[in-house]
Amino acid sequence: MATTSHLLESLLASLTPGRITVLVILLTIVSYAIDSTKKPTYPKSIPRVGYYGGIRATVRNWMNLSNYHNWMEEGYNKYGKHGRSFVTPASPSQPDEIVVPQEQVAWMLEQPETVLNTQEPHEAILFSAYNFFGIDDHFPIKVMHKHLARNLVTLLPDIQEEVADSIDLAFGTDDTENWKTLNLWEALLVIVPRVMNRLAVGLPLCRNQAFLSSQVAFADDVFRNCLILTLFPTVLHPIVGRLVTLPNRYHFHQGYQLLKPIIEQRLLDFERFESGESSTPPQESIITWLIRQAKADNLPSEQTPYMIAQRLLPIEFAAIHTTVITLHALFLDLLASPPKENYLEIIREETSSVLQSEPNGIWTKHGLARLYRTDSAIRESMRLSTFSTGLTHRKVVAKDGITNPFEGWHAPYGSILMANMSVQHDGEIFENPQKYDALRFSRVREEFEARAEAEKGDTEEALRIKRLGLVTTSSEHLPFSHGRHACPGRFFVAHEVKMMLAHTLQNYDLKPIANKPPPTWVAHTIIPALDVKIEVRRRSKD
Ligand code: HEM
Repeated sequence: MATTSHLLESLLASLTPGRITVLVILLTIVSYAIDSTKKPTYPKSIPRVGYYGGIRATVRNWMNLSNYHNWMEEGYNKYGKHGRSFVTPASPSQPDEIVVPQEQVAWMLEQPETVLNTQEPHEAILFSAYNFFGIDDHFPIKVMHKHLARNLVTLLPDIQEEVADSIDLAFGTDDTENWKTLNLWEALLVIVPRVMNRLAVGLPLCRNQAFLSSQVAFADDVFRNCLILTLFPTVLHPIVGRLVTLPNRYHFHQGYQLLKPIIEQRLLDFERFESGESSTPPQESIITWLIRQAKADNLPSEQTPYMIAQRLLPIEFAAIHTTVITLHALFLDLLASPPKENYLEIIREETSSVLQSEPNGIWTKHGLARLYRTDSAIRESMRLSTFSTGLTHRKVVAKDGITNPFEGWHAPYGSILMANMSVQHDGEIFENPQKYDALRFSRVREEFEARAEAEKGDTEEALRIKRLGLVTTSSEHLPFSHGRHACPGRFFVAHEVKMMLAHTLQNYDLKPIANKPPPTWVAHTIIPALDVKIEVRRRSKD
């Protein structure tokens, strides 16, 4: 006994801070080495960008975190453009990615989920096991695909009201004389979460600042944790993952206190309506759709306030920052365009003339669909200023892997395949690809629409032109991804962003800016220029 305690004492005494540091570094290296051996091995025949092989390559990749988007462009120009896949490096704990060329995107996205899976890479990228408390997001995703587009039309007046109210709050209404300087990112964080939550939870909670702050803080937690966890080897994830997601739990519970009575009321509304006690159907919102689907699928576990609140988390996460980043880039693209292009005035004119013809000044689906120029301005910004180099990841889950029928290579179980957004910058597809040409897509549509009916025909051209709209995804228009998992929120995004531009431009003047401040790239994703300020002035109604 005395010998054991003696040994322990001398062991503890030998643990100097320097030795502990060396031990931690060694353990980390060994853990990374173990992770690396678990990565799927790709055939040598697939070319690579970035650095490969051993610790030195890993360090060089880390030192080049701001260079990944250039590697993706390089890979696209060298290989993707010529019908070849290439490999791009990932962190030591994650599989490298096979980036397939544009002509193989349809093949990739058509594979059954039992061969190329969507959910697993999403969960791996987002570290859902920790960030979202380990519950899978299959059910809320199904609900969004099934209920959002079909219920959107009836919610348009609500969305319009919330857009107007939140923009007026963020930009101010009192002063029509002086310019007001605003931090664009912060202003959008006032607008977007409110509008999104009008859809998710309805009034009055969508205007409760404490609730909105908890949702935004949760989304920020997820982003930060993803970055941290990517830097740690898998073996440490169970410890680090639990520690770094403590703020997630705190922010979820903060929001839940406010959300719980609303969900309880909605459940009660369902009961009363179904029993005939009330003739008023429950107010439409994402909460309502979650309950409706849970009832249709006979899933009692999905009908508790706690579970419903948890189900909202991945939806809010998918919706808020994606839209804020997209709007941030859109405002900057528009404001930094040469004033002679007159884009703001063109969108102002189009939105006000169409709105005047809408019944009672309320946007309808048909009115919004007629905003060709506004639609084009948004799509063009998403083409040029995409916030990621690749948003369409699929994991090989077939036990025997998958063989690429075009190039012949075989990817084993666990491989990651993805599409390359660099196609959106290809000069052979988009003339002058680095220019923000707000009317790029509407020019062709308007020219086609102006033709006599007989000239339009049912040609391939007619089909191609129909596909130029913002929500029509393709292997050349990938910001919402493509195929059966393409973002179900895009119909809502298209409507809300058009309404936002309409309300802003009809009620505010915006000062042009000299240059568009570039974002910072971290691996495949941007961090927008968060400090950018814009100047706005309320338009006088006289
Ligand atoms: C500009 C804003 C947005 C962008 C750029 C965007 C983009 C995307 C992308 C790239 C995907 C991945 C699809 C894939 O892996 O193939 C996705 C998925 C998804 N998005 Fe969005 N999104 C936006 C806004 C929204 C909004 C507002 C909602 C909800 C109201 C939403 C709900 C979803 C859901 C539920 C999925 C999962 C779909 C699935 O796995 O089947 N998104 N989104």
